[in-house]
Amino acid sequence: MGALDEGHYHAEIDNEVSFELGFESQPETLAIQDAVRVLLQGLGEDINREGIKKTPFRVAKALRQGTRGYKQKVNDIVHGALFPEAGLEGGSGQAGGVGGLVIVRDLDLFSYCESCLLPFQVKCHVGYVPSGKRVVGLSKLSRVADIFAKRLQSPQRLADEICTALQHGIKPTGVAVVLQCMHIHFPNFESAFLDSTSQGWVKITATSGSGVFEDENADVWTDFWSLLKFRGISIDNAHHRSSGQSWCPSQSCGMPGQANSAMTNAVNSILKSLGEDPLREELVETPSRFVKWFMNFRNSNLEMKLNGFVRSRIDTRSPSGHGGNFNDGICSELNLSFWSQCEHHLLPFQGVVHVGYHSSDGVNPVGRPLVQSVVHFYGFKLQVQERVTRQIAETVSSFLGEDIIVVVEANHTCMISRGIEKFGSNTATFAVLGRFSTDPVARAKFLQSLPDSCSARR
Ligand SMILES: Nc1nc2c(ncn2[C@@H]2O[C@H](COP(=O)(O)OP(=O)(O)OP(=O)(O)O)[C@@H](O)[C@H]2O)c(=O)[nH]1
Ligand SMILES: [Zn+2]
Repeated sequence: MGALDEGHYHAEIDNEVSFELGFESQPETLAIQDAVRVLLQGLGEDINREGIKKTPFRVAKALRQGTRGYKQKVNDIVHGALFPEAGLEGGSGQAGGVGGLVIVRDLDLFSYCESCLLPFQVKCHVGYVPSGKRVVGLSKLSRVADIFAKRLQSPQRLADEICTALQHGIKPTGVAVVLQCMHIHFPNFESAFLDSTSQGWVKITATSGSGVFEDENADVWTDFWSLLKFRGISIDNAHHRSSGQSWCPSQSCGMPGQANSAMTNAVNSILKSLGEDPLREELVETPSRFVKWFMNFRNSNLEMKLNGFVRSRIDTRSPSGHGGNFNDGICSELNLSFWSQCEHHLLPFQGVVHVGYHSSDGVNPVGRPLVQSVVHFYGFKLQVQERVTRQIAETVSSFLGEDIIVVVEANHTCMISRGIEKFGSNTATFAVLGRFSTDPVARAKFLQSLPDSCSARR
C-alpha cells in the first residue's frame, strides 16, 4: 500500500499546485469575478471601496475551491488504495477483510446548498463491510466523501453519491453513509424585525445504503447505529429518501418575486463557471432564490431612517444620572439576535449581541425592541464584525447614555466553508464607551452576567 499511497499523494499535491498556479487568469475565475461585481453593484455598493475591492477575487477563490469536486475523480483516489487483509481464520463469524464492519465517524465536511448557494456543514459517518479479503485505506473514505461534498448538493443526493461511489470503487459487501447536515437559517431582513427567533440551524440527517445496507431494517444497520450512538447520534431525525422535500429554508420563503435580471444572469454565469448545468432541475430557481436572500444586505439608507427613529425617542426619554454606585446601575439587553454578511467573502455571519448600559432607575428608557432594531439595521448589510460592534455601541449610546458595553458573538460561515475550515469556531468582539472603558470592575460585572451558552454557539 505504501508505494501506491505515496503515488496518489503526489498526484493530489500536483493537482492542487496546478489549480493554484493557473487560477488567477483562468476564464472561470475571471467570469466569477465579473459576476460578483454585478452582484455587489446590485446591492448598491461601490466596488472600489477599500473593504470590498478584493471581494470578487476572494469569492471566486472560495467558490472554485469549495466546488473543486467537479474536477476530481473517485477512481484516482480509490484505485490502488485497496490492500489485502485476512478474514477470520476458521470458525464461524465475520472479521477483518471478510464481513468485519468498518466505520469512520465524525468526518467534518462542508458542502454548498444547491437551492440557495449557501454552504452547509456536514458531520459524515461512513461504514462498509469488506469482502474478498481487501480493505481500503481509511483516509480514502474521507477523500471520496469530500469529492462529492465539494459540489452543489442536497443532503440526500450527497449521501447517495458518496455511497454509490464507494460501492463501485471498493466493491465491498455493502456501504452505509449517514450525514448530519446543518444549514444556516435563511437571512430575511423583513421577518427578522418581526420574529427574532429564526436563529440557529436547520438540521437534517440523511442516510444511504448499498449491498447489505440496502434494506434500512437490516441487522447490519442496527450495528451501525449502535456504534454511532456512542457519539450521541440517534436515528430519530433521519431523513428517508421518500420524503423528497427540500430542507433549505429558502424553499419555504415562497416563490421568489421578480429578481433583478442582471443579478440572476450573474448567478447563472457563476453556476456555469463552477461546472454546473444551470438548467438542472434543482438549480433552475437557484439564481432568483439567491438574489432574493442576497438583496437583504443591500446598502440602503438605513442610517437615515434609524436616526429619525432614534431622535424622536431621545426627546421623550427621562434623563438618567450617575447617582449612587455605578455598578449597581448596570443594566443589560442580552441575546439580541444578529445577522450579517461578511464583506470579504459574501457569506453570512450570525449570532447574538449583548448590550450593557447604566441606568440609575434600572429601566431601559426606549425598550428592548429598539435596541434589537439597531442591531438589525447595522447587521443587514456587508460588514465586518468589528465595525458592526462599534456602530451598535455608538448608536445605542445616543439613547442609553454614554456608558455602553457591547459584545457581539458570531459564527462566521467564511471560517468554515473555505480556507482554514475551522468548524465550530466562534468570534467575539467588544466595544466599550464611557465609564466601561475605564472601569474594569464594571466591565467584569457585565461580562459575568453573559449567558454561558447562547445561540451563537449552538
Ligand atoms: N477582522 C475580521 N476579519 C474578517 C471578518 N470576516 C472575515 N474576515 C477575514 O478576512 C480575511 C480576508 O483575508 P484574505 O487573505 O484577503 O482572503 P482569503 O485568502 O480569502 O482568506 P484566507 O483563506 O483565510 O487566508 C480572512 O482572514 C477572514 O477570516 C470580520 O468580520 N473581521
Ligand atoms: Zn440552502
